[in-house]
This record gives sequence, structure tokens and C-alpha cells, in this order.
Amino acid sequence: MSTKVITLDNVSWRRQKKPILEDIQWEVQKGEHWAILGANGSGKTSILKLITGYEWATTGTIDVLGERFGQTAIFDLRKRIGWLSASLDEKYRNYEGLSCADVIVSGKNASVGIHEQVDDVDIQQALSLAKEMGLSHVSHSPLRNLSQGERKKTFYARAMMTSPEIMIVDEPTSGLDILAREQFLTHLQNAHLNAESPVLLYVTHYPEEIIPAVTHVLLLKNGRVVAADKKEKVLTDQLLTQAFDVPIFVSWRDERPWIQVGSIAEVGKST
Ligand SMILES: Nc1ncnc2c1ncn2[C@@H]1O[C@H](COP(=O)(O)OP(=O)(O)OP(=O)(O)O)[C@@H](O)[C@H]1O
Repeated sequence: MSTKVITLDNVSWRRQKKPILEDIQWEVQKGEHWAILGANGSGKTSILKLITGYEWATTGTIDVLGERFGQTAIFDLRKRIGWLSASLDEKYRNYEGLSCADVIVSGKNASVGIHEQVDDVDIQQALSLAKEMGLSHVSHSPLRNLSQGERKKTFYARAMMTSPEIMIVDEPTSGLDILAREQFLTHLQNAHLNAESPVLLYVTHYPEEIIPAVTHVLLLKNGRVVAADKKEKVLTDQLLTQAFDVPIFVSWRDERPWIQVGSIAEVGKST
């Protein structure tokens, strides 16, 4: 049985003749967890759109979970992929009165709010996910009363309701303070340590958010792959400096990469 979860072979994506992604070669195997790292506009979201079929590659082939794009029913494939995106806050604006547990349950049908029958099994699953994310004490509180950190964890649990095989977590820490960020990352780390956990694709601008559970990093710049490899090989001073156009110095503590940023005036001297 193939262990390949995602393969992008020589993929390019152009819009109005503008190249957005060029020559993307990327392979994700079962058991790996990836960070997709790069500066603003480097192409992180564009890659996510291609692997979820919201956009189509101009050239190259994309295989996800054993299905080749162009030859498969995209809606069935999407059900196997969870996506925690910042747009959920906007989508739930009119549903702030729903309880944390109800928001989690709504993930079963990927709906905003609950419009279909849910049974006891669904509710038990939602409460169990709430517990895993440290949300038991607020599971009956309305969404509007939750802190930013609790909201993010709620939306993460919502995306887990369908037991996805791939879990996309897209810049989850924006708006979180230092403690809330660390709490979210700790729960994410715990959620991705067992054999059943989905393949994590964690999208970020910040190397220090790359938790120990992440095994590999796809580093992008201007729509091209700078490096796609085990995290220790990618998170180096040289490659990060190249990708972010500012001198970056990495040190590892507790299996996390922490960075120091040099003066912008040093750009060009340190590479
Ligand atoms: N549909 C589109 N049409 C034209 N240009 C696009 C389209 N989608 C993205 N782009 C451009 O492609 C580039 C990459 O965008 P993308 O959103 O993938 O970057 P990103 O790495 O996710 O950025 P950020 O970290 O700021 O969210 C940007 O210059 C963006 O303006």
C-alpha cells in the first residue's frame, strides 16, 4: 500500500499570466507532519487551494490521498481533509450564540451552524474532542464568551469532527497572546502524537511555532520551493535568511527552533 499522502509533481499555477507557483515538487508521506513556511505572498495559501481543489494547477499533476486531480470527485476528497482557517471567525459571526460543543458538532457536516440532525454519538464525540483540547470547562458556553485561544481550539476540534486524514492548520495563532499561543501549540502537539492522527499541514510565517510533532518543512519564496525536507535540514540560518530576506539565526531549545533576527541593514552581508 502506498504511503504517499500528497504528491505535487512539477506543479505551476499562473493567474492572468502571472506566475504564482512555479515548479513545485513536493511529496508528503504518511506519518509525516509538515510546516509550510514562508514570507507574506510566498505562495502558502495558493498551495493549500491547489491540494483542496479550490484552484487548478496550470501545469503538473497533483495526487492527494491516492486520488489524482482531474480524475476524482473533489467533494468526496474534501471531506477527508480538515481545514482550520482564519475565515471561520467571519463565517460564525451570526452564530455567536451557539455553544462551544455545538460549534464542534457542526463540523460533522462542514456546515456553519447546525442544520442537520445530530445524534448522541456526535455529541459525545464533540465533548471528547473538547476535552482533548482542554475546553471541557467552556463546552456549554456561547461562542461569544470564549477567549481567542478557546475559539481557535474550538474551531480546531470542529475540523476534527470528520476524523480527517489531512489536517490543515492555517496561521492559527494570529490574535493570540504568548501564553494562549503556547497553550494552543501544546494541545496541537498532543493531538498529533498518536498513530491515528491526521497528517498535519501547519502554515505559518514564524519558525518558532514549529512544534516537535512537525517532522518536515516546506520553505517557500516567491512561489518557489527553497527547501522541502526534514525540519533540521530546512530550519538553518542560511535557508531562513534566504527565504525571509533578513538575517536569521536559529537556536534549538526543547525541540523547538527559536530565532533571532539581525539588522535589516545586514541583508546581503550574512549570506
Ligand atoms: N487568485 C489570484 N489571482 C491573482 N493573484 C493571486 C491569486 N491568489 C494569490 N495571488 C497572488 O499570489 C501570491 C501568493 O499568494 P498567497 O496567498 O498564496 O501567499 P501566502 O504565502 O499565503 O501569503 P500570506 O502569508 O500573506 O497569507 C501573492 O502575490 C498573491 O497576491
